[in-house]
Amino acid sequence: MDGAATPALELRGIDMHYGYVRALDGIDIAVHSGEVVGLLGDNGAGKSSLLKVMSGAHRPTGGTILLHGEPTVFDSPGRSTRAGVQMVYQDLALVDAQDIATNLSLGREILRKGPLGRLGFVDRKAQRRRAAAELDGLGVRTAAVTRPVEMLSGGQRQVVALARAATRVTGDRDGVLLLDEPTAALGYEQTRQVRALIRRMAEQGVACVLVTHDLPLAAGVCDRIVVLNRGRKVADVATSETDNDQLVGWITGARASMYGES
Ligand SMILES: Nc1ncnc2c1ncn2[C@@H]1O[C@H](COP(=O)(O)OP(=O)(O)OP(=O)(O)O)[C@@H](O)[C@H]1O
Repeated sequence: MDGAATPALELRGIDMHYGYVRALDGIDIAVHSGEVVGLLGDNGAGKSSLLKVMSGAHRPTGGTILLHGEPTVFDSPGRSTRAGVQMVYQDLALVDAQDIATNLSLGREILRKGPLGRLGFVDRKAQRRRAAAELDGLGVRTAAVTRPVEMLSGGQRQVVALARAATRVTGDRDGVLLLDEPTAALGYEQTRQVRALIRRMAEQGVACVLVTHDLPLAAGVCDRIVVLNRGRKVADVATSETDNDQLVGWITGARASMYGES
Protein backbone atom coordinates (compact mmCIF):
# COMPACT_ATOMS: atom_id res chain seq x y z
CA MET A 1 0.00 0.00 0.00
CA ASP A 2 1.24 3.52 -0.71
CA GLY A 3 2.59 4.88 2.59
CA ALA A 4 1.06 8.32 2.09
CA ALA A 5 -2.36 6.78 1.64
CA THR A 6 -2.22 4.52 4.69
CA PRO A 7 -4.70 5.85 7.25
CA ALA A 8 -3.34 6.82 10.65
CA LEU A 9 -6.23 4.90 12.19
CA GLU A 10 -8.52 2.51 10.43
CA LEU A 11 -11.38 0.42 11.77
CA ARG A 12 -12.83 -2.41 9.73
CA GLY A 13 -16.08 -4.19 10.41
CA ILE A 14 -16.30 -3.06 14.03
CA ASP A 15 -19.14 -4.61 16.05
CA MET A 16 -19.86 -3.66 19.63
CA HIS A 17 -22.46 -5.32 21.82
CA TYR A 18 -23.44 -4.38 25.34
CA GLY A 19 -25.29 -7.52 26.32
CA TYR A 20 -28.19 -7.62 23.89
CA VAL A 21 -27.69 -4.02 22.74
CA ARG A 22 -25.88 -3.78 19.44
CA ALA A 23 -24.22 -0.36 19.71
CA LEU A 24 -22.02 -0.69 16.60
CA ASP A 25 -22.77 -2.76 13.55
CA GLY A 26 -20.00 -3.41 11.03
CA ILE A 27 -18.40 0.05 11.12
CA ASP A 28 -15.64 0.85 8.62
CA ILE A 29 -13.88 4.15 9.14
CA ALA A 30 -10.48 5.54 8.23
CA VAL A 31 -8.79 8.70 9.47
CA HIS A 32 -5.68 10.04 7.78
CA SER A 33 -2.86 12.10 9.24
CA GLY A 34 -3.70 15.78 9.04
CA GLU A 35 -7.41 15.14 8.67
CA VAL A 36 -10.28 16.10 10.99
CA VAL A 37 -13.18 13.65 10.81
CA GLY A 38 -16.47 14.58 12.46
CA LEU A 39 -18.57 11.83 13.95
CA LEU A 40 -22.21 12.83 14.01
CA GLY A 41 -25.39 11.03 15.04
CA ASP A 42 -28.39 11.33 17.29
CA ASN A 43 -28.37 10.32 20.96
CA GLY A 44 -27.55 6.64 21.24
CA ALA A 45 -26.29 6.39 17.64
CA GLY A 46 -23.02 4.85 18.82
CA LYS A 47 -20.58 7.79 18.57
CA SER A 48 -19.09 7.48 22.06
CA SER A 49 -18.90 3.70 21.73
CA LEU A 50 -16.92 4.07 18.52
CA LEU A 51 -14.60 6.63 20.09
CA LYS A 52 -14.06 4.30 23.06
CA VAL A 53 -13.14 1.47 20.69
CA MET A 54 -10.66 3.81 18.98
CA SER A 55 -9.14 4.78 22.33
CA GLY A 56 -8.89 1.26 23.73
CA ALA A 57 -11.35 2.01 26.55
CA HIS A 58 -13.71 -0.58 25.04
CA ARG A 59 -12.76 -3.76 23.27
CA PRO A 60 -14.96 -4.35 20.22
CA THR A 61 -16.97 -7.55 19.91
CA GLY A 62 -15.72 -7.96 16.35
CA GLY A 63 -13.65 -6.27 13.67
CA THR A 64 -10.10 -5.06 13.20
CA ILE A 65 -8.22 -1.90 14.24
CA LEU A 66 -5.21 -0.83 12.20
CA LEU A 67 -2.81 1.84 13.35
CA HIS A 68 -0.71 3.14 10.44
CA GLY A 69 -1.61 -0.03 8.59
CA GLU A 70 -0.64 -2.44 11.38
CA PRO A 71 -3.40 -4.58 12.93
CA THR A 72 -3.51 -3.60 16.58
CA VAL A 73 -5.31 -4.79 19.69
CA PHE A 74 -6.02 -1.99 22.12
CA ASP A 75 -6.67 -3.91 25.30
CA SER A 76 -6.39 -0.82 27.49
CA PRO A 77 -6.33 2.97 27.14
CA GLY A 78 -2.69 2.86 28.30
CA ARG A 79 -1.80 0.71 25.32
CA SER A 80 -3.36 3.09 22.82
CA THR A 81 -1.85 6.13 24.57
CA ARG A 82 1.61 4.62 24.21
CA ALA A 83 0.83 4.05 20.54
CA GLY A 84 0.16 7.79 20.10
CA VAL A 85 -3.64 7.87 20.47
CA GLN A 86 -4.90 10.58 22.83
CA MET A 87 -8.50 10.75 24.00
CA VAL A 88 -10.13 13.78 25.63
CA TYR A 89 -12.89 12.46 27.84
CA GLN A 90 -16.09 14.31 28.61
CA ASP A 91 -15.39 13.78 32.32
CA LEU A 92 -11.98 15.41 31.74
CA ALA A 93 -9.81 13.29 34.08
CA LEU A 94 -7.93 16.28 35.48
CA VAL A 95 -6.38 16.33 38.97
CA ASP A 96 -8.50 18.97 40.69
CA ALA A 97 -6.17 19.92 43.51
CA GLN A 98 -3.21 20.49 41.19
CA ASP A 99 -2.53 23.57 39.12
CA ILE A 100 -2.77 23.87 35.34
CA ALA A 101 0.98 23.42 34.84
CA THR A 102 1.03 20.21 36.88
CA ASN A 103 -1.96 18.85 35.00
CA LEU A 104 -0.34 19.58 31.66
CA SER A 105 2.81 17.83 32.91
CA LEU A 106 1.17 14.62 34.14
CA GLY A 107 3.13 11.66 32.82
CA ARG A 108 5.93 13.85 31.45
CA GLU A 109 7.18 15.59 34.55
CA ILE A 110 10.38 17.60 34.38
CA LEU A 111 12.75 16.38 37.07
CA ARG A 112 15.69 18.15 38.59
CA LYS A 113 18.55 17.00 40.72
CA GLY A 114 18.14 17.15 44.47
CA PRO A 115 20.79 18.06 47.06
CA LEU A 116 22.55 14.71 46.68
CA GLY A 117 22.75 15.07 42.94
CA ARG A 118 20.07 12.49 42.28
CA LEU A 119 17.18 13.13 39.93
CA GLY A 120 13.79 12.88 41.52
CA PHE A 121 12.50 16.32 42.38
CA VAL A 122 9.80 17.79 40.18
CA ASP A 123 11.00 21.07 38.73
CA ARG A 124 7.80 23.07 39.11
CA LYS A 125 9.28 26.27 37.75
CA ALA A 126 10.41 24.54 34.58
CA GLN A 127 7.02 22.85 34.25
CA ARG A 128 5.29 26.20 34.58
CA ARG A 129 7.49 27.77 31.96
CA ARG A 130 6.87 24.87 29.59
CA ALA A 131 3.11 24.87 30.26
CA ALA A 132 2.83 28.61 29.59
CA ALA A 133 4.82 28.25 26.36
CA GLU A 134 2.74 25.27 25.24
CA LEU A 135 -0.57 27.01 25.90
CA ASP A 136 0.73 30.02 24.05
CA GLY A 137 1.81 27.82 21.15
CA LEU A 138 -1.64 26.26 21.03
CA GLY A 139 -3.29 29.67 20.99
CA VAL A 140 -5.05 28.90 24.28
CA ARG A 141 -5.66 31.74 26.69
CA THR A 142 -6.78 30.57 30.10
CA ALA A 143 -6.07 31.31 33.77
CA ALA A 144 -2.51 31.53 35.14
CA VAL A 145 -0.76 28.16 34.97
CA THR A 146 -0.33 28.27 38.77
CA ARG A 147 -4.08 28.18 39.31
CA PRO A 148 -5.52 24.93 40.73
CA VAL A 149 -7.86 23.24 38.29
CA GLU A 150 -10.62 23.07 40.94
CA MET A 151 -10.80 26.89 40.78
CA LEU A 152 -11.52 26.94 37.04
CA SER A 153 -14.88 27.18 35.33
CA GLY A 154 -16.24 24.13 33.52
CA GLY A 155 -15.27 25.67 30.20
CA GLN A 156 -11.74 26.50 31.32
CA ARG A 157 -11.31 22.94 32.58
CA GLN A 158 -12.44 21.62 29.26
CA VAL A 159 -9.90 23.77 27.44
CA VAL A 160 -7.12 22.62 29.80
CA ALA A 161 -8.04 18.95 29.24
CA LEU A 162 -7.97 19.46 25.50
CA ALA A 163 -4.69 21.36 25.67
CA ARG A 164 -3.20 18.55 27.75
CA ALA A 165 -4.12 15.97 25.13
CA ALA A 166 -2.92 18.29 22.37
CA THR A 167 0.50 18.80 23.98
CA ARG A 168 0.97 15.03 23.94
CA VAL A 169 0.42 14.71 20.23
CA THR A 170 1.91 18.05 19.19
CA GLY A 171 4.48 17.57 16.48
CA ASP A 172 3.70 13.84 16.29
CA ARG A 173 2.81 13.30 12.67
CA ASP A 174 1.68 9.81 13.63
CA GLY A 175 -0.52 11.06 16.47
CA VAL A 176 -4.27 10.56 16.75
CA LEU A 177 -6.48 12.89 18.81
CA LEU A 178 -9.97 11.74 19.83
CA LEU A 179 -12.37 14.40 21.08
CA ASP A 180 -15.73 13.67 22.67
CA GLU A 181 -17.86 16.82 22.43
CA PRO A 182 -14.97 19.17 23.21
CA THR A 183 -17.10 22.31 23.03
CA ALA A 184 -20.17 21.03 24.90
CA ALA A 185 -19.82 23.47 27.83
CA LEU A 186 -17.96 26.29 26.12
CA GLY A 187 -18.77 29.91 25.47
CA TYR A 188 -18.05 31.74 22.25
CA GLU A 189 -14.39 32.65 22.80
CA GLN A 190 -13.41 29.24 24.17
CA THR A 191 -15.19 27.49 21.31
CA ARG A 192 -13.22 29.64 18.90
CA GLN A 193 -9.97 28.69 20.64
CA VAL A 194 -10.84 24.99 20.54
CA ARG A 195 -11.70 25.17 16.84
CA ALA A 196 -8.38 26.85 16.12
CA LEU A 197 -6.55 24.31 18.27
CA ILE A 198 -8.08 21.36 16.41
CA ARG A 199 -7.15 22.86 13.03
CA ARG A 200 -3.63 23.56 14.31
CA MET A 201 -3.26 19.91 15.37
CA ALA A 202 -4.39 18.79 11.92
CA GLU A 203 -1.94 21.16 10.23
CA GLN A 204 0.82 19.50 12.25
CA GLY A 205 -0.18 16.14 10.80
CA VAL A 206 -2.25 14.81 13.72
CA ALA A 207 -5.32 12.75 12.76
CA CYS A 208 -8.36 14.07 14.67
CA VAL A 209 -11.75 12.50 15.33
CA LEU A 210 -14.38 14.82 16.73
CA VAL A 211 -17.70 13.64 18.19
CA THR A 212 -20.15 16.50 18.28
CA HIS A 213 -23.82 17.46 18.09
CA ASP A 214 -22.79 20.90 16.90
CA LEU A 215 -23.35 20.99 13.12
CA PRO A 216 -21.83 24.45 12.56
CA LEU A 217 -18.72 23.34 14.47
CA ALA A 218 -18.50 20.17 12.37
CA ALA A 219 -18.97 22.14 9.16
CA GLY A 220 -16.35 24.69 10.24
CA VAL A 221 -13.61 22.39 11.46
CA CYS A 222 -14.00 18.95 9.83
CA ASP A 223 -12.62 17.83 6.48
CA ARG A 224 -14.93 14.84 6.42
CA ILE A 225 -18.08 13.84 8.22
CA VAL A 226 -19.23 10.36 9.17
CA VAL A 227 -22.81 9.92 10.35
CA LEU A 228 -23.92 7.04 12.55
CA ASN A 229 -27.52 5.99 12.88
CA ARG A 230 -28.48 3.22 15.31
CA GLY A 231 -24.99 1.79 15.27
CA ARG A 232 -24.56 1.84 11.51
CA LYS A 233 -22.57 4.17 9.30
CA VAL A 234 -25.05 5.92 7.05
CA ALA A 235 -22.80 8.58 5.51
CA ASP A 236 -19.12 9.28 4.97
CA VAL A 237 -18.66 12.48 2.96
CA ALA A 238 -16.30 15.37 2.41
CA THR A 239 -17.66 18.34 4.35
CA SER A 240 -17.50 20.43 1.18
CA GLU A 241 -19.86 18.00 -0.55
CA THR A 242 -22.70 18.07 1.95
CA ASP A 243 -24.89 20.60 3.72
CA ASN A 244 -26.87 21.07 6.88
CA ASP A 245 -30.14 19.63 5.56
CA GLN A 246 -28.49 16.51 4.21
CA LEU A 247 -26.63 15.94 7.48
CA VAL A 248 -29.82 16.37 9.50
CA GLY A 249 -31.51 13.88 7.18
CA TRP A 250 -28.82 11.30 7.80
CA ILE A 251 -28.74 11.97 11.55
CA THR A 252 -32.48 11.59 11.97
CA GLY A 253 -32.63 8.62 9.62
CA ALA A 254 -34.87 10.24 7.05
CA ARG A 255 -32.41 9.33 4.33
CA ALA A 256 -30.68 6.38 5.98
CA SER A 257 -31.78 4.09 3.17
CA MET A 258 -30.08 6.35 0.64
CA TYR A 259 -26.57 5.74 1.95
CA GLY A 260 -23.93 6.96 -0.42
CA GLU A 261 -26.10 9.50 -2.14
CA SER A 262 -24.34 12.83 -2.49
N1 LIG B 1 -22.04 0.82 29.09
C1 LIG B 1 -23.13 0.53 28.39
N2 LIG B 1 -23.93 -0.51 28.70
C2 LIG B 1 -25.02 -0.82 27.98
N3 LIG B 1 -25.43 -0.13 26.89
C3 LIG B 1 -24.68 0.93 26.54
C4 LIG B 1 -23.50 1.32 27.26
N4 LIG B 1 -22.98 2.40 26.65
C5 LIG B 1 -23.78 2.68 25.60
N5 LIG B 1 -24.80 1.80 25.53
C6 LIG B 1 -25.85 1.76 24.50
O1 LIG B 1 -25.20 1.71 23.25
C7 LIG B 1 -25.88 2.54 22.32
C8 LIG B 1 -24.92 3.60 21.77
O2 LIG B 1 -24.56 4.47 22.83
P1 LIG B 1 -23.45 5.61 22.67
O3 LIG B 1 -23.22 6.20 24.03
O4 LIG B 1 -22.29 5.05 21.96
O5 LIG B 1 -24.20 6.65 21.73
P2 LIG B 1 -23.86 8.17 21.40
O6 LIG B 1 -24.09 8.32 19.93
O7 LIG B 1 -22.53 8.53 21.92
O8 LIG B 1 -24.99 8.95 22.20
P3 LIG B 1 -25.01 10.42 22.90
O9 LIG B 1 -24.98 11.43 21.81
O10 LIG B 1 -26.32 10.41 23.62
O11 LIG B 1 -23.83 10.49 23.82
C9 LIG B 1 -27.08 3.13 23.04
O12 LIG B 1 -28.19 2.30 22.78
C10 LIG B 1 -26.68 3.02 24.51
O13 LIG B 1 -27.81 2.90 25.32
